[in-house]
Amino acid sequence: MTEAMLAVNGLSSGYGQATVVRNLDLTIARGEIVAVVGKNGMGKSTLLKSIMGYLPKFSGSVSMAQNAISESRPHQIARLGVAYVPQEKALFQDLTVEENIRLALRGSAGWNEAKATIGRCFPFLLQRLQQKAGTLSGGEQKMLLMARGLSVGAKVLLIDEITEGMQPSIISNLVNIIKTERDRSGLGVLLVEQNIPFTRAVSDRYVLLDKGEISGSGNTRDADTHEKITAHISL
Ligand SMILES: Nc1ncnc2c1ncn2[C@@H]1O[C@H](COP(=O)(O)OP(=O)(O)OP(=O)(O)O)[C@@H](O)[C@H]1O
Repeated sequence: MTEAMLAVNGLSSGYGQATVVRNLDLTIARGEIVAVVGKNGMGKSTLLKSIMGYLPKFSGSVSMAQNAISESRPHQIARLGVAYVPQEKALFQDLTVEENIRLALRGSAGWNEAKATIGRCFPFLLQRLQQKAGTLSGGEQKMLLMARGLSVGAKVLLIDEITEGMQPSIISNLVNIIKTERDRSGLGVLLVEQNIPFTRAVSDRYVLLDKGEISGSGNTRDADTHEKITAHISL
C-alpha cells in the first residue's frame, strides 16, 4: 500500500472570495481507505468537490497517478480514474437504473463489466435495471450512486457521506462491499463522514478536518486516535 495514487499538496479552495479548505496535504495510496472526518461545515464536501474539479483550486496542487490535475476539468479527472459519489441525490430521476449507470460509463468500462460489478456489490439492482431511479427509496438511491461509482472501474473513489439516512444493516453491508472491492482491485478510497462507527469499520486512516485545516490524523485501529476523534466530533 505504498504507491501514491492521489496526492494533494497545499490545497486551498472555496467559493468566490471565501477560502474554505486551507493549505491541505493528503495522499491516498493504492488500496488505502482514508476517512476525512469533522463536524458540519468544516469543508469536507468542499475538499472532495475541489479534488474532482467542480470547484476551483485557489492554490496548491493535486495529482492523480503522477498526472497534475490542478487545472483539469471533472471529465478529465474522471478519465484518469477518479470517481465521485456525491452527497446530493445526483441521479437522473426519470432515467432507469441502467441508463444512469451507462451514462457514467461513457466508454470507459464496458456495460458487461459494470453489470458484473453491480451483481457482486448490489445484486438487488440487477432486478431493477429498467426501473426509474426516482422510484427507488432514498437508501436504494444511495446504493445506486455507489454502484455507479464502482462501475466505472475507478482507481480512486471519493465518497461523500454515503451513510447519511441509511439503515444500520445496509451500512454494515457497505463496509464489506468497499473493503472487498479494495482487496479485489487495489481501489483507493477517500471518504468524508460523520458516522464514526462506519468510519472506524471501513477505513485504515483518519484525517480530522477543522475549519478547513487538518487538525489531527492517525491509524483507525489506534484506540487513542479513535477516542480523540470521537471526542472532537461529539463536542
Ligand atoms: N455553494 C456554496 N457557496 C458558498 N459557501 C458554501 C457553499 N457550499 C458550502 N459552503 C460553505 O463552505 C463551508 C464548508 O461546507 P462543506 O459543505 O464543505 O462542509 P462539510 O464539512 O462537508 O459539512 P456537511 O457535513 O454539513 O456537509 C461552510 O461554511 C458552508 O457554508
